[in-house]
Amino acid sequence: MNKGIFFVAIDLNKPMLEQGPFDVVLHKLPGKEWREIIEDYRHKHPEVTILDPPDAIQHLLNRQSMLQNVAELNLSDCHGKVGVPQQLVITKNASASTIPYEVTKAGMKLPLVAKPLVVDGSAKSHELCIAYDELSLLKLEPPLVLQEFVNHGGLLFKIYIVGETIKVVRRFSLPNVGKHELLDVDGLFRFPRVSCAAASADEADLDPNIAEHPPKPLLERLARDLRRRLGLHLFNIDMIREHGTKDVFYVIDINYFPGYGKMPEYEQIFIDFLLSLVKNKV
Ligand SMILES: Nc1ncnc2c1ncn2[C@@H]1O[C@H](COP(=O)(O)OP(=O)(O)OP(=O)(O)O)[C@@H](O)[C@H]1O
Ligand SMILES: O=P(O)(O)O[C@H]1[C@H](OP(=O)(O)O)[C@@H](OP(=O)(O)O)[C@@H](O)[C@@H](O)[C@@H]1OP(=O)(O)O
Ligand SMILES: [Mg+2]
Ligand SMILES: [Mg+2]
Repeated sequence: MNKGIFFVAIDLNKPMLEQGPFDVVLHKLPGKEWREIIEDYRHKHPEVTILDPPDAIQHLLNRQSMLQNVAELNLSDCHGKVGVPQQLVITKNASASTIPYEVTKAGMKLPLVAKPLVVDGSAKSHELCIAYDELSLLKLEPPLVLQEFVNHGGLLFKIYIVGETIKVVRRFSLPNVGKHELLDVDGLFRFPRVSCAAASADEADLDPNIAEHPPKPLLERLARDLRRRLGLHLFNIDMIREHGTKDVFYVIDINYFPGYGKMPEYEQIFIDFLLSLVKNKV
């Protein structure tokens, strides 16, 4: 059914101010130049809803700042606990030879997941690896975030947020690492981009202790608080349940404007969201 929404592609070869009029601007281009164009437009057209403000998006493009808000949340009395794995930032100018010392000093336990510090939309910023032993830490290339690996039974919850709507999907993830693997495996294990490689686990016959969805009230609070703190409407959260627990969760990644095509009912949800933005303005 025609809902009266027209999608118009912004022409990057023409000044933004000569285009439109728009009710809502959706965007996901990286880079300073685009940020300045959007900020300028926002300034001159305060009546237009910009999804989302560039400085708020910027917060998610660094793996250190992206999880800061989660670490500061207080979700007590909320049917569970949500935290962030212990993590350490290795800055650009640090030498890899100092990483084992830094890791020991921070009291972090192996294995560690090494993630490029900046997420800039490139394939490289999604090239992650697991370091099983101290020697392998010497092969890492800063700038990085090192995160403790949390066993989660090989299953991940992707929590899609579109305004006030929450949709959870399950994906296969990395298997648990036990004492045996730690003794037997050494070196660095580079793994492929999970969002492209991992199959949906929604239809699979899974152990309910692992696959049961996180409690709804917990997700609602988490989504609401993060939406407010981050100042964003469109993002998803990768959340895992600590293996062997019922209600201890960790947020390991937050992505701005992810591929919503993989979210069930995305068309209806997105249309309703866009209409609600315009309705709230009148
Ligand atoms: N701390 C952790 N403990 C256990 N597994 C982890 C941890 N961090 C990441 N993983 C695994 O690695 C995968 C990729 O990590 P992450 O989501 O941080 O990378 P990404 O490149 O930002 O992914 P996306 O494509 O979702 O943006 C996760 O989906 C999960 O399977
Ligand atoms: O296209 P996909 O469906 O894989 O979407 C992925 C999206 O890629 P895009 O570049 O195509 O938007 C990624 O963006 P960049 O970090 O690379 O900017 C990131 O947000 C992933 O988390 C998304 O995967 P999802 O979390 O939804 O599984
Ligand atoms: Mg992820
Ligand atoms: Mg990500």
